[in-house]
Amino acid sequence: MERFMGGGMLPLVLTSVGVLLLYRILVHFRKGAHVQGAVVVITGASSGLGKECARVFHAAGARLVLCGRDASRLQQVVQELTASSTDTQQQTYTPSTVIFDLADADTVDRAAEEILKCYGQVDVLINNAGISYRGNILETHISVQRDVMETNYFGTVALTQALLPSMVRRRSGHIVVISSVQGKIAIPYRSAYAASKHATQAYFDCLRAEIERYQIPVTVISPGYIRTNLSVNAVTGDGSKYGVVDKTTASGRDPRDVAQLVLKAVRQRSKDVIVAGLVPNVAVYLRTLWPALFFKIMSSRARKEQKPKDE
Ligand SMILES: NC(=O)C1=CN([C@@H]2O[C@H](COP(=O)(O)OP(=O)(O)OC[C@H]3O[C@@H](n4cnc5c(N)ncnc54)[C@H](OP(=O)(O)O)[C@@H]3O)[C@@H](O)[C@H]2O)C=CC1
Ligand SMILES: CCCCCCCCCCCCCCCC(=O)OCC(=O)COP(=O)(O)O
Repeated sequence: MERFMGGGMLPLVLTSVGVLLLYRILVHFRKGAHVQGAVVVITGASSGLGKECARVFHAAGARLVLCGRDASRLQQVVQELTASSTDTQQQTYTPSTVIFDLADADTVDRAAEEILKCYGQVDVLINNAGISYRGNILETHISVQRDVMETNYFGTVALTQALLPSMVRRRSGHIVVISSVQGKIAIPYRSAYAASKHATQAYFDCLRAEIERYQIPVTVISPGYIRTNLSVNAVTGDGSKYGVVDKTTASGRDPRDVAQLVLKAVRQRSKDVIVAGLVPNVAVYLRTLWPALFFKIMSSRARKEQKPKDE
């Protein structure tokens, strides 16, 4: 045993650590994709993470197509970006905008055509737009479950599929989706949202495997809480707006930092990135490695969160 540990194991362990380190160094210095001049489409660019992605990609010299439902809010973002252009050395471009509702299936194909007309191609599609939900399944109307799915899942899938053929023809492009830690684990009172993000994760994992042969990478980014309007804009079980800034959201990450990580993931053509702290990361592993314990913790959370409403 001693001979085995001393003579055989140590060189093996050292070699493995060395290979791993070398791999990490190579990945770190791998030539990143160019963003300067690239046509980058961002959905949900009127606020929160989408708006910060717009800032970061604009400053990096991307030719942006910003999407959202509210023309005036998007125009405001365009104005802010153009005003900031003087601060940068990089050549920057005035962003274009395309207005459409992801939940309206009839308009998504038309929007994709409009997007393609802006520059004749799409180099990076960042599927960021999304809506969250707060509610108890027993009191949630089935139409709410469908509505959240329409925006977060079917809208995103429809836009991706409408833009994909032009990427495949060029054997070039990059598809990014902003999912959530809740695409990997499901927490109580988020059924519609977590289900839509799990579906998103599955769809884009399939897509990655299917389009790798066309040199089109797929990046799924799964953030933890970010300081945005997500909770304010969340929908409740009866379809009304939740309208509250949750503590978890208020103490979340700065969207500017998350946007920088999105840029890094695009440059490195990363496949799957979790942007969250230790606890959500451990929770993701626990769900796979020790599901019984994970389910116990979730049940206890559900009981605690429900208590004040029941009393
Ligand atoms: N904030 C967080 O804690 C986290 C957020 N995320 C994800 O990040 C993404 C961005 O959300 P965030 O910035 O936080 O939230 P915000 O509510 O600030 O932004 C959401 C964006 O999505 C757009 N949007 C919503 N519904 C639709 C629709 N039907 N059609 C078109 N656009 C729509 C909104 O545009 P408008 O209303 O102007 O049309 C808005 O620009 C989402 O996918 C979210 O799930 C992931 C993990 C954590
Ligand atoms: C170190 C010991 C760890 C033990 C792990 C126990 C499991 C603890 C559960 C942790 C749950 C984390 C949930 C994270 C949820 C999240 O970050 O969601 C991101 C969002 O999409 C936010 O959307 P929301 O609408 O819910 O605000």
